Amino acid sequence: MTSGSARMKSLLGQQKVVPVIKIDDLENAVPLARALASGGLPLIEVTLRTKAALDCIRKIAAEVPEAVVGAGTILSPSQFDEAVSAGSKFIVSPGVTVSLLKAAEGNDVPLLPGAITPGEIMLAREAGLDFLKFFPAEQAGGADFIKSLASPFAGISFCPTGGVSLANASSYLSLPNVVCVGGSWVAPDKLVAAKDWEAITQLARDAAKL
Ligand SMILES: O=C(O)C(=O)C[C@H](O)[C@H](O)COP(=O)(O)O
Repeated sequence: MTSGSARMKSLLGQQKVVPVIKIDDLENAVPLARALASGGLPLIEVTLRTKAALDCIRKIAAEVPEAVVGAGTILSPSQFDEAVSAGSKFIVSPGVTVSLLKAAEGNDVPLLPGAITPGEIMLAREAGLDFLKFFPAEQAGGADFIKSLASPFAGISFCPTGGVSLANASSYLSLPNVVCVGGSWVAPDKLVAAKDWEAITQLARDAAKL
């Protein structure tokens, strides 16, 4: 196992559900991270889908010591570098490219790239990665698809994300080649906009019990 994979294992191995969050408003970053951490989900992925995302990561890294903040929706090496500079502890990408694998090579901050097809999985595997995102999980074939990847790709563990919810998370988590799941259901846009941190902590508590 490479050092990057070992670091990813120690991060993902701690938590069955990784909240995938989108923050439009910088002032919501710290209370949202605190709400999730206090519900038992300290490891969070902030997607780079908003203008505020990098500042949100910076603020959470500086002000919420109990959280472990990573960056999601990383599409390019320059975004990888920006997210690392902002204080991300891990980097998530919806897919895998050669340039992203190069950016991650030798970096202390590990990459979780998305891979669905055998070819994509083999590309990531050749770069020494054992932990992969599987996105969009439900739409791409769900738990049955991931199950069928187990024998050709022994040693590869997935974090299915996309269409995962409290209702179907267990079907993924019961597979031996699934380490955790990712999902936005624990921090719905509506509750974030309403600053309903208690409701988000409750959703996190329910997810943390899985
Ligand atoms: O932005 C990224 O990097 C993505 O890969 C997409 C997210 O992981 C999904 O949008 C989360 O899926 P839902 O839980 O169905 O909302």
